[in-house]
Amino acid sequence: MSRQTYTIGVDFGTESGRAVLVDVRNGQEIATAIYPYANGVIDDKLPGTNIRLEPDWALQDPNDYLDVFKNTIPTILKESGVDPADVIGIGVDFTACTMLPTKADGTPLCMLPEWRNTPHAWVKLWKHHAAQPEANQLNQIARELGYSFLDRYGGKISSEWFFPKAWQILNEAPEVYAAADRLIEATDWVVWQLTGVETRNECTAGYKAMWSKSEGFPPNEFFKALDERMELIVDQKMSRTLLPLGAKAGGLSQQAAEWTGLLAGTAVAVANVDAHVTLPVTGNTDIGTMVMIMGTSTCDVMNGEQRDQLPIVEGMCGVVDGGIVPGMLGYEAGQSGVGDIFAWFIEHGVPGEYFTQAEAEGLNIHSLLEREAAKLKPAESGLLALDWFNGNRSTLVDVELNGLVLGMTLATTAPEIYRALLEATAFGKREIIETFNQSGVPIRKLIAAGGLPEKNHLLMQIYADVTNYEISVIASKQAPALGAAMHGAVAAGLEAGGYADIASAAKQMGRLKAETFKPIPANVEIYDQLYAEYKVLYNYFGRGENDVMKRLRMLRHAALTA
Ligand SMILES: Nc1ncnc2c1ncn2[C@@H]1O[C@H](COP(=O)(O)OP(=O)(O)O)[C@@H](O)[C@H]1O
Ligand SMILES: O=C(CO)[C@H](O)[C@H](O)COP(=O)(O)O
Repeated sequence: MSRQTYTIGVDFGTESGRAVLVDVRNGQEIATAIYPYANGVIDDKLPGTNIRLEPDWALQDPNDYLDVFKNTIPTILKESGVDPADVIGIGVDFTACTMLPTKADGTPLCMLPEWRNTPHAWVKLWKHHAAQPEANQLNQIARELGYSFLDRYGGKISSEWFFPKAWQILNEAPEVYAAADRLIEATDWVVWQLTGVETRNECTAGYKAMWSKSEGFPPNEFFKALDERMELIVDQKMSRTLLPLGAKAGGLSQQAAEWTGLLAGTAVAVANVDAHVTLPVTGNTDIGTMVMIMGTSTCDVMNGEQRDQLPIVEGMCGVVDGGIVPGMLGYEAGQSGVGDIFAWFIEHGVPGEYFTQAEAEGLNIHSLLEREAAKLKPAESGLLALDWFNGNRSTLVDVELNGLVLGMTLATTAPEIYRALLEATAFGKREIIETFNQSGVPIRKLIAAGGLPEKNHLLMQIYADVTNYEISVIASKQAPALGAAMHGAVAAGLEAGGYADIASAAKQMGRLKAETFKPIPANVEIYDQLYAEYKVLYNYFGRGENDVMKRLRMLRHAALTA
């Protein structure tokens, strides 16, 4: 009888890291541990100082990532009683683009005393939105010089991606840029910490750093056109050697073995991204299935067939050959704010009486608002909202757009606004789906994953009604971590008891829940009308007809910096 083997996945989210230990045969999750980052999202002051960050900044502390390994992996090994010798592989996934400057040996600049008080020396989290001027300039120069790579990103590079962030470091802290021997995605950095060897993955290079399998990075002349000092950024601070997803990055180093309790030499998979790693957890890697990873934000990922001419989908985050599964075209789109919008409303917009009621009933505040909002019919509140509280990623690629709630009266209630916000994110999703469908990349199936489908069934029903798709849900509560674990089993390979490729791992280890959310025809009809109104607002405020949101931002910035 063959040996029973296990694999570990570690998912680095926005607020915490989660590790899961999984049975390689069937994907059963044996043990899970969560470690909230001590310094969380740093958007106010640098830790332990009075150094204030400017608006739109979002940093993290790389030491928190190491603490995730040191705390979660020993916990899941202990809880499960699994022999570390039976753990054949480990994979990680991360938010992206989350990037940092390091020395040549991988030491993050912010860990060195001389750089500790310099904001640009820290990790820039995916939702660091302060590099918009650099993104605007990059897009303009690329367009003027006729670079076609913009097409692979739906026409625009977002300020959330790698080069605008790197350029912001150079512009505002040239001394940090000069001291950085390496600029690297955090997902590659944590794999480096596990193996002791720097490797880089094709997924983040493709979606976040303008790389493609056929063309590589844009040429050095392009970077020179942005800023002479950036001409050699790829050769000097990055790497042109990129590894495909599922490949082995290396074996676990002695030091990482000591941190985790695993055996030195355990296979470590090439780094991956939280959204992309989740697709195989659906149980297959079929073309045309869009997987929505719904949490703080939502990422949408989908495999498509190979084509001679890459399709252009407005505002997609990218199309990358092998970006999700080797051999297929991988598409990514997304919404920068989803769960975060509901959290903001609860924190800043819900009267105390609802909290008192929730406490009296032993409910969490979301569940109380969900229950009350579910009593309303579509359109009954008279409200319509724009879901741009954290900017718009797809399809407008503009972090300078803001949220809006229209139609409020003196009779408007908190559950009504809560429902309007849930609906707004569903309309944003429909906009993405329609854009793909109209661009010759049809979406045949919708599957949801992440924290939200578990937490809020009203939200999922609204998504089904607004999009008119039946929505299935991934069975795992820790889908990205399970996806990372699957990649760990592929990195270990067949001979070690793992899998030859991610498609075979998906078949054995991934699955969906039996329950689905089916569109309710009467609701679909009303939401069609509301969506038509949403589109009016979308185009009016989002496509330059009325730039009031941008003018307000400029006035705010001036007021804050006066
Ligand atoms: N019942 C709920 N309904 C809607 N949103 C919720 C609910 N509970 C938590 N949230 C939101 O879900 C988000 C967290 O999602 P989750 O998938 O757990 O984390 P992450 O995105 O960091 O991986 C938070 O923004 C939170 O406000
Ligand atoms: O853009 C991403 C992936 O491509 C980010 O990782 C994502 O938006 C952040 O994820 P989460 O909402 O789960 O924290």
